[in-house]
Amino acid sequence: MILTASNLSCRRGGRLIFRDISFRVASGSALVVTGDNGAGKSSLIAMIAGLLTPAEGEIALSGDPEQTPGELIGLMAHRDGLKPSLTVQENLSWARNLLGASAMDIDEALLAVGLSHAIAMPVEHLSAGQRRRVSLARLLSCSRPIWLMDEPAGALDQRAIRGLTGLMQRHLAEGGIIVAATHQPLGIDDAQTLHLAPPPVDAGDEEPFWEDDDCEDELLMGYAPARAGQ
Ligand SMILES: Nc1ncnc2c1ncn2[C@@H]1O[C@H](COP(=O)(O)OP(=O)(O)OP(=O)(O)O)[C@@H](O)[C@H]1O
Repeated sequence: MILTASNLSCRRGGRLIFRDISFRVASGSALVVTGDNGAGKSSLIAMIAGLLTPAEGEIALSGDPEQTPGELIGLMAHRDGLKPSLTVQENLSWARNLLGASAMDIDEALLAVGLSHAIAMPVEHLSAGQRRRVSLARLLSCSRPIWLMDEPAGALDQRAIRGLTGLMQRHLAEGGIIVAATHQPLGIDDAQTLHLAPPPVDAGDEEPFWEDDDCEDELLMGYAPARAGQ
């Protein structure tokens, strides 16, 4: 299976976010997407998932013509889509029924993400990092060869990030494809990288405050503790 993007451009709210992006990711390999806030990483993930239409260019998936992209893609998005009032097990069972079950069952997936103890807890009682782990367990326990991951390490502690890396490597070793948008290194061996350049500044836009040379002084002045006698 090969995921190919050719000359993609993205427009949102009438603004050009990125343009002329091309890549090719084959089974067993990963693409790591980086870039500043607002560079378009989540937008690119949404485009590959079929949730956003490119302004220009196209995305193609070669492989089994019997399977649609919707049947092949597993999405770990910013919004996790977990049902807060359902337990971890109920959320994962629901996803497996909807998306198809992988060879890894729910117990194994929760063990892999270090969350076995939380299987019967409602998701609304979990911490942000624990919810992230449930999202990862959902990818593991559903049968989706293409993982699209938006900030997969967000809210995870260092040990959990190492675990995440191991699970991503295993998915690649089993012939999966991964596209991951991230602000922090994921440690994936031999991953291609794609850095999205900052969006062009439209005429009339103000420069970001941190590019103003006087800004540091102003911040220091604003936050410096008042001294006695001043
Ligand atoms: N629904 C929308 N309507 C208009 N503009 C949008 C919409 N969604 C996102 N944008 C804009 O598109 C740009 C890219 O957003 P996106 O979330 O893809 O960036 P990102 O690289 O993932 O950022 P971050 O690192 O902060 O997560 C931003 O300027 C954002 O304001």
